[in-house]
Amino acid sequence: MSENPLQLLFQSFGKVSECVQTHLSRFIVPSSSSPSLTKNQNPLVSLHSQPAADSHLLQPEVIKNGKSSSPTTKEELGRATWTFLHTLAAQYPDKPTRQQKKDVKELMAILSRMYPCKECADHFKEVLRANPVQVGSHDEFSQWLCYVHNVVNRSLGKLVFPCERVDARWGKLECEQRACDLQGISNGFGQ
Ligand SMILES: Cc1cc2nc3c(=O)[nH]c(=O)nc-3n(C[C@H](O)[C@H](O)[C@H](O)COP(=O)(O)OP(=O)(O)OC[C@H]3O[C@@H](n4cnc5c(N)ncnc54)[C@H](O)[C@@H]3O)c2cc1C
Repeated sequence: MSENPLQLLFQSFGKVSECVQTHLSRFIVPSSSSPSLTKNQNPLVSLHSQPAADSHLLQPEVIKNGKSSSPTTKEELGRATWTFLHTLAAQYPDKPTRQQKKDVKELMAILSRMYPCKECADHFKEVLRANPVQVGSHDEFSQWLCYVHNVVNRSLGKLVFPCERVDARWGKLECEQRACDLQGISNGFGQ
């Protein structure tokens, strides 16, 4: 008896799909060091596969069900951002140029618009409105930053930080052989 044409079509589609999967699987290597993956679960892309020709490229995170396996939390983002800002303040010069003052003001304004947590950005906008950024010197900026960080701390029910200890808590970026200096100049701000 002759076969149903639809059945033939499905069979062909099945073969093509199998073929594509086989070819794709050559490019997708299961991660040996990924404890959350069982034998039969192949990640879409492996982070830890053996070095390939393009191993100098940054490999993407392991993706499961189309989602990143480790989303960033609001707290992690906050800690990383405060670290960035307090380190920036630690390196801010005693006598900033006009451009440096302008840059810091703009950075804060941009942060209040583009910070990836909208609730935080909106709150920070209000904090900035009530406490305009002070950029006249290293001391001014680092004390201002400490103060506004404490405003955020208070709003979250956290302890406030003693701002007289801010220079002890936050130092300049440690960098061997002054490799982090801008244009080889000592304070990291091009001065
Ligand atoms: C601009 C901005 C706005 C934010 N707004 C919100 C918000 O509206 N809602 C929300 O849920 N989260 C917000 N966050 C995140 C929040 O501030 C914290 O980062 C997060 O809750 C993690 O807190 P943490 O206790 O680990 O310490 P963090 O507050 O992240 O502080 C990191 C470290 O900085 C030191 N530190 C603490 N206070 C000061 C200070 N005043 N001066 C100097 N150093 C200090 C401490 O050693 C502390 O361990 C915001 C973050 C930023 C950068």
